[in-house]
Amino acid sequence: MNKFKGKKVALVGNGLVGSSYAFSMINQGICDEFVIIDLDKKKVIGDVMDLNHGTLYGASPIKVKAGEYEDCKDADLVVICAGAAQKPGETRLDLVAKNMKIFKSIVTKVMESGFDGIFLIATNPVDVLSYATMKFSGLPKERVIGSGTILDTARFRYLLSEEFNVAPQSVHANIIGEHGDSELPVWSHANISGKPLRSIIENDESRKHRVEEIFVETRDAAYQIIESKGATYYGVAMGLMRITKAILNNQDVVLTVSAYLEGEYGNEGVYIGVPALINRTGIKEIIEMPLNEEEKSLFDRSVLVLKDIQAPFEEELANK
Ligand SMILES: NC(=O)C1=CN([C@@H]2O[C@H](COP(=O)(O)OP(=O)(O)OC[C@H]3O[C@@H](n4cnc5c(N)ncnc54)[C@H](O)[C@@H]3O)[C@@H](O)[C@H]2O)C=CC1
Ligand SMILES: CC(=O)C(=O)O
Repeated sequence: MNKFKGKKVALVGNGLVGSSYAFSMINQGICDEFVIIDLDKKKVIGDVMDLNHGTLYGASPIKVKAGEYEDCKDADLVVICAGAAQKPGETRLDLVAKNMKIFKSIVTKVMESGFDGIFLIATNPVDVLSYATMKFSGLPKERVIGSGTILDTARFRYLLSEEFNVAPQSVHANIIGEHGDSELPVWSHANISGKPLRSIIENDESRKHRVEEIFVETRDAAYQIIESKGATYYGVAMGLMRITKAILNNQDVVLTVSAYLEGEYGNEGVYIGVPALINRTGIKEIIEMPLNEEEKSLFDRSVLVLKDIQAPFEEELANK
């Protein structure tokens, strides 16, 4: 895995999400080399010039290059943001057939380069496409990570921080499950500056109502942003950058990402948003939070939603 060179990241998909991620990467100087691959080579050339011009003012030197799939060979991380995005009114799950085809072609080409690093997936539906990437690549589950509910968790913590007047860093609360309509908040573990959220709102009906609204606003934020400006990209780009930092800097940090769950969910499991310890090996450990009965049942429902969506593709994925 690229032991003798600096840290190298290859981005496949230089649209709104991919190029926002590229911008946040050069700002933070997390890798030494950043390669961009996209069907639209003309835009890649323009972005590579523009980004390189900004590197002088980034956190540390970083070389940005236009690339081809061969460049993935010695990459530590390949980040995929390629594919169709939701149009107003579409759900993430509506994108599955189109993006599954695109992924088969992209992941196959990345693997043909000799790539032996970690995949990070953002394209929607991100949980199903992370599962497909594990199958198409044949890499161990620890080395395929989906952005999962990292963005939803950030949205949730931001909205709670506004309600309780504390920094989002002092709000500890997770959204888990599908990155999509069946996701859920883990109220039973949520705490605001060290105090359990449940005890804060216990005798306060209006606050109780407000935190429920906050979850709905979190879950539906993407629809609202898409309605307003056509796409969402800065938030997820920051989430992807955070996961990248955790991997490349071997941080052993817990983030809510899409990770592979098997076991009680049958022979074929699902990728789904859960807290996981991330370091240079990828997903080092999935953190099992004891859920209450209601949360467990909502989580199980979310697993079933994802299993239903991936079911028509199981045969193709098994025989790949
Ligand atoms: N996981 C998350 O939290 C989020 C995920 N997304 C998802 O990210 C994906 C990308 O969204 P946007 O950047 O807004 O879309 P976009 O349309 O701006 O960019 C997509 C890019 O993929 C490229 N592309 C398409 N097929 C390709 C192929 N076979 N090989 C290489 N490049 C290819 C296109 O040329 C384009 O540059 C969507 O699926 C969207 O739903 C968006 C926001 C948040
Ligand atoms: C588009 C999308 O998945 C999001 O912003 O959450």
